Amino acid sequence: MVVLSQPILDSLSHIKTCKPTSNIFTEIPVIDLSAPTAKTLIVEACKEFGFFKVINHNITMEFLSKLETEALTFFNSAQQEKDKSGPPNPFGYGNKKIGPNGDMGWVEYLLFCTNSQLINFPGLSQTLCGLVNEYVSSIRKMTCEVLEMIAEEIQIWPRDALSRMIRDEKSDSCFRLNHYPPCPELQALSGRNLIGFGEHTDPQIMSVLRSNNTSGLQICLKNGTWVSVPSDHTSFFFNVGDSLQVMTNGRFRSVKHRVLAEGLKSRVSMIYFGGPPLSEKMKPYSQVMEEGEENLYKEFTWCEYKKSAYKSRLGDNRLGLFEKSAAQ
Ligand SMILES: C=C1C[C@]23C[C@@]1(O)CC[C@H]2[C@@]12CC[C@H](O)[C@@](C)(C(=O)O1)[C@H]2[C@@H]3C(=O)O
Ligand SMILES: O=C(O)CCC(=O)C(=O)O
Ligand SMILES: [Fe+2]
Repeated sequence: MVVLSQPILDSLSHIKTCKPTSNIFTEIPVIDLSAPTAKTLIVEACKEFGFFKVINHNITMEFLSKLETEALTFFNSAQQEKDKSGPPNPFGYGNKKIGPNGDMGWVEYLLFCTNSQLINFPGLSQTLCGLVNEYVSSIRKMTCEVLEMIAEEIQIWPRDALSRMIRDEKSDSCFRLNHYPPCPELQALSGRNLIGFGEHTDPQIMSVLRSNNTSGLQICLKNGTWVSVPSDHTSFFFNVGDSLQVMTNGRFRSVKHRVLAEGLKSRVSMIYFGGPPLSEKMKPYSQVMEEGEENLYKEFTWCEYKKSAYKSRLGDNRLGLFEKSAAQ
């Protein structure tokens, strides 16, 4: 039997667990960005899963490894050093506490605001900050390309109708580095999985995730089944956020996802959340609507949505409050 020390027990007691599942997401849509079929496949994936994997993206492994190594240098430093970059407000270094409303996970992270120039925090090396800046610029560019393919395919015009929101210098986007330390003790004891990052949808337009070769990410399919996404450190995983669900009047699915902690390996992930400017109206594009089709949502700005999101718990149905059917 594994005997757990009191400090470990204390640090785990506020974190949720879940039943293990053995379902692997084998049908994951894989998009080769250079293929002529890419835009059609992306749109199909956004409708069916709200999730797809991108290959052939022109971002070198050398660069990705550099950022990962520099992130690990930060996460492996002494707790008191890391705490100099926290607590998150919401930006900065956070440990186990996710957001302002009591959510906890087996994760530590750095959350950055990416409007125009990235803002550095005390305690962060210039090297890490420089790499994050460079990474965000490349990922923003790739995200714009994908959003332009989507616009073409679903015939939203102009072609940059979606991409301009994240290219805008007022775009309210952010970037997150997550580190999930291994947790061998708990797995052996309970046979359940420890939650690294609890289930949620991302509020923005599109999120782009890259991780090392440690699994843990799961998505929820339309039928409510949780499936594990096999890790692939050479590729990017895109997920549709709430804003894009609204802008397509529910045609695209803002996918629920979560991360489970691993027993023996640490997971490092980096996620870019492409969001609109605060003043942007979140409403369906008229071009996607069929004749006579009703807007499923009330009209609201990203600023209103974000304020409401930050009052919610991670797993809440944040868009529910903005559905036409919801009470005033
Ligand atoms: C519990 C929370 C954390 C979060 C803000 C929120 O109140 C609800 C949304 C959460 C989320 C999920 C996706 C991203 O990781 C994130 C940065 C975001 O924009 O919305 C987080 C927020 C956070 O960690 O501050
Ligand atoms: O760390 C991951 O792999 C995903 C985390 C996530 O979903 C988030 O930060 O919103
Ligand atoms: Fe997420």
